[in-house]
Amino acid sequence: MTLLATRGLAVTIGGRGICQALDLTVAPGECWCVLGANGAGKTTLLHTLAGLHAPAAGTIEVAQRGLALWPRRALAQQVGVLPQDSLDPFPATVLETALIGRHPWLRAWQWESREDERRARRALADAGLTGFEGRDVGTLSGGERRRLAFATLLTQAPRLYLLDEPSNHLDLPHQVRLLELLCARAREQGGAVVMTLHDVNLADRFADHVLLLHGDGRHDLGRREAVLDETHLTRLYGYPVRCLSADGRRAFLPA
Ligand SMILES: Nc1ncnc2c1ncn2[C@@H]1O[C@H](COP(=O)(O)OP(=O)(O)OP(=O)(O)O)[C@@H](O)[C@H]1O
Repeated sequence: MTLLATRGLAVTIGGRGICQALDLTVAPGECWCVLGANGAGKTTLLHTLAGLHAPAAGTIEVAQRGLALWPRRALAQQVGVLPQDSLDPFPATVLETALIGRHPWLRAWQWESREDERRARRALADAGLTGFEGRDVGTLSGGERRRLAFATLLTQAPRLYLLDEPSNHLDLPHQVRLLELLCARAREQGGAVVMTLHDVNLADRFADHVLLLHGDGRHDLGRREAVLDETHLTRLYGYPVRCLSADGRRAFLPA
């Protein structure tokens, strides 16, 4: 069983190829990190996997069914996206915003149930937002808004989590806690995570598989131990990267 599979995937944007012949297979329980320099195409690829950007060639399957064949509501039960930034065009409370995560699970015109509200309140608590339920989203700090986006995704409870720069706006403890929570939740539910990251050390901590996008259509992918090293990272960023070890852990630093 695979949650996500691409075959011969090619992605272009603005006439530029950012990925070619990508064969990606994401199985339940896996956590994939996508790394690359600014503009390499990480967000564009994530949007393509979510069905928000059309591929130039190749196929994408979610749970062994062609992406385009999924009805939108059913697809939103399978796939949840944490965008790089959240827009709040309308006034809403924190609880109302978290409850948006239940929409894929409701029928047309159906109101959220007590169970839906319980799920949303629990997700808010998991994101450290207990006590914020009645606040207008427009009054939240950048990090609080990011935690609310995590809570909305946890309320949605999809099988495949596609996260674009999830550590944006978060302080160090919240980066670790929220990614631990989300990866654990995905694993418990037979799900998987694919996330773009700039922080190589977060990738080293959470990923079991890594996809490196070189920005010119080339890529490397594989298990973390095989792909996340000084040689690959120096080539990826065009800048020397060194690996230091201490207390049985390693850290990647720019030289
Ligand atoms: N609508 C568009 N038209 C033309 N080019 C675009 C468009 N959207 C994005 N691009 C370009 O496509 C490239 C890939 O953008 P993308 O946002 O996917 O990169 P990224 O790897 O996520 O970058 P970053 O690390 O800076 O967030 C960039 O060079 C960007 O300028």
